[in-house]
Amino acid sequence: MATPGLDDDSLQQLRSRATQLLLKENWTEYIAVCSLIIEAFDAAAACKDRRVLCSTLAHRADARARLGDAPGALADCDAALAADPAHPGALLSKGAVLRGLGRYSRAAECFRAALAVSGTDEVREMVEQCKRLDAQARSGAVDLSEWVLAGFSGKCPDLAEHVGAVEVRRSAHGGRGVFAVKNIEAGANLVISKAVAIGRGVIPDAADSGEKMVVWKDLVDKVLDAAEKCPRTASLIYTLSTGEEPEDELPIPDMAHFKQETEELDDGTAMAPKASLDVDKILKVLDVNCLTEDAAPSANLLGSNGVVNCGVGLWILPAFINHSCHPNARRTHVGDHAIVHASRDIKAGEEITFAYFDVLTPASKRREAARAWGLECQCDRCRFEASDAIVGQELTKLENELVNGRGGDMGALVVRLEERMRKSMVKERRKAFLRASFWSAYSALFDSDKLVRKWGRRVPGEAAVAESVAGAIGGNESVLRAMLRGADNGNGCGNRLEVEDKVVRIGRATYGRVVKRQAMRALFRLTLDADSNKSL
Ligand SMILES: C[S@@+](CC[C@H](N)C(=O)[O-])C[C@H]1O[C@@H](n2cnc3c(N)ncnc32)[C@H](O)[C@@H]1O
Repeated sequence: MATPGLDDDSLQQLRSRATQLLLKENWTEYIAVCSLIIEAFDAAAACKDRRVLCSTLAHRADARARLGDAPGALADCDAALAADPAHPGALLSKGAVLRGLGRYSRAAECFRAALAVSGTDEVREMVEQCKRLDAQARSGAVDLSEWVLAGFSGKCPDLAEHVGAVEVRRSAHGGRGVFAVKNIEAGANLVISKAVAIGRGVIPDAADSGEKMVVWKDLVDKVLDAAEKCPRTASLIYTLSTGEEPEDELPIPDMAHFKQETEELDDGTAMAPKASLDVDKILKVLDVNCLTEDAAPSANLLGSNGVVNCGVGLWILPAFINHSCHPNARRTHVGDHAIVHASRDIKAGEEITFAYFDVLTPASKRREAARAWGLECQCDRCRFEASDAIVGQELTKLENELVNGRGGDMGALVVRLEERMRKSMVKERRKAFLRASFWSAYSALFDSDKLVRKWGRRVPGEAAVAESVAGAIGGNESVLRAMLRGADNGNGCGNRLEVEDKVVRIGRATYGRVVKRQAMRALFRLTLDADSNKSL
């Protein structure tokens, strides 16, 4: 049938052209050609056969979604569904866009409606996948066991974003921070966040700053592109600090903005006319808020796609988490998602903190690292180490020996520290802080059979030291490795079952509750195999 406003031949030509562009994955031109077809249909308002119009709208929606234009894609799907509420292509496209936006229950509704029209196993699986992701988004429970046991091969497991029992409040650390709103056990997931964008590359160890700039530029381009296409993304980026605002004036964002399912789709943000971007502000936000994947156990580094060794990205809610040298949270990177978990038990009302840099180092080294981040850490541990009158002087001497006395007998140093702490009746919690600060000396002692034979009886066992340090800085690969080695040497702290239980608890505190016990053993093997000086 001839389409008013466009004769059959012209329509056929446009459709052939569209198919060619589709095969070439030239989405921008494909969208332009689809738009010509749609305009022609719009001009022919009386046309009864709307199938071509609906399919073209659904195809343009897919192309827009591929280019990251979710609002445009949804508008196309809605236009197609207004003309034919049971159009399978439009239902599938809308489901896919909603799934990409993390609106799993609404995506499942679309897939279910599509299944009713043309039921295939593939669509049934889409419904099931959305149900799984919806449950995961609500509970935060993730199971990566199969993937870990398969040696991280194949596609990363699907993950949904999740906001656990946390909220953004004003922080004593500076500006805003993220706080627990109920008691949380070590290992529990707090936040699962998909990156706005990640810049990745292969950077040789001795890379010059030019190579790093390429990765940075890649990230900047991707973030600007994402913000340009999605007003919601832009407005989330603008909630982050540029580092220039007075800290007490930084607004506290409404948590609903971070929760995909609770945020209204038609709140005006999605369809708002695109305001021009404040590029300067976004660049400053990136400077203050980016996280690197290699600062945490990362699927890339754990072996899944080992070609990439440098990833820097922007994850919105994790960017509100402040630093502490006595941190209670860590993150793991799986694909584009950052999973933030409790690395110690956390009490309701406590601030959630990460270590921005290695905190298994003495106070002076941490001060230097903090300065490089433009902050002065005032956490319990730093305040104790800066002020303690009893251990103070001796501590400075020991610290100088540790930092400057390369090659000295680290066993003797550990013995002096332990004896000093015993004489000064330093409480367990503070002993743990100091052991964390002198971790390299403890590691050197336990790494050497000779030093263990010489000093072993005058210091606590390796597993006991590891357990104590995990209490101060939470789970950590290096600490877990010491716990595993200590437990293996019978150098543990308790009977066999107690030690096993402690090992699993530190394992969960290190990697999060993302695997079952059997898969945890695979992570233990990786931890033990890893070079002791290198994070996983
Ligand atoms: C990624 S942001 C963290 C969120 C930030 N506090 C906010 O309100 O948006 C990093 C910035 O937070 C501040 N910050 C983080 N940890 C801190 C700490 N322990 N002490 C002082 N300032 C800290 C510093 O200004 C740092 O540049």
